Amino acid sequence: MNAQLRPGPDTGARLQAYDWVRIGDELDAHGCAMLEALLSPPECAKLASMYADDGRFRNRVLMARHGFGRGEYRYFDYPLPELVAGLRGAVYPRLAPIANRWNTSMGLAVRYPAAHAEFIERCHAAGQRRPTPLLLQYGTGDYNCLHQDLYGEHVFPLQLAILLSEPGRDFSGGEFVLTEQRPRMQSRADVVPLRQGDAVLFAVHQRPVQGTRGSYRVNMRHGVSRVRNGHRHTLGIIFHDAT
Ligand SMILES: O=C(O)CCC(=O)C(=O)O
Ligand SMILES: [Fe+2]
Repeated sequence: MNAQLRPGPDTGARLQAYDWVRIGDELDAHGCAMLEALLSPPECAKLASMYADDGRFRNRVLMARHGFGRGEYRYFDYPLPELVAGLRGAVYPRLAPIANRWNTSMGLAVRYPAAHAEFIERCHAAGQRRPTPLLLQYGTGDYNCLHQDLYGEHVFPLQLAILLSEPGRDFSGGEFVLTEQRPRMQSRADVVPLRQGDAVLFAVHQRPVQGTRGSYRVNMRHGVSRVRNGHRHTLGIIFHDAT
């Protein structure tokens, strides 16, 4: 396996502690599922402190310049930090069967291989070679507009975000928001009550919903409400690479 993608020592074991049947059911029902306490407070602090380490990133995006909101983020460069690479490689195989099931329901022909390294080879062969795991940093007044993290033809339909700061202590406001747009219906919002170290798995773009006459596709977006006070950091793990 590519050294950049090798799972870290304990990421696989850590994921075993979660009930993946429940997670699959929640993803099917709501398009999102929480993994509480995926990272410890020291791991969160260490990841958040990496934000200032220029050598680890391939770029820096000031969200206001692009109309994405207010705040900033940086995409990691390869090789990813061990914990980030470990999570990306270990979470993916849990999600690939769900992604395949979703595509079957939505009538989409794409199927995802069992191992992340194989999916990344597909991305790289199509010119999507730039890593997409990112750190986001928000201060007072910052927010992240509703969006979808699509970076090319190849899209893995689920992604992971981990809150690295503690609400109530480090910041207030700044809720993780998901919206769902069903055909011919008004949009619905969901707020995920993350604490420091909690992760949320969610649909990147579309997900199937079972209706009375078969399943239909709904369009999902995610974002962050305005940070009322303080500082908030997030780690985002997207499974496809970017052009
Ligand atoms: O800061 C957040 O919670 C949202 C992060 C995000 O947009 C992402 O991980 O793709
Ligand atoms: Fe995002």
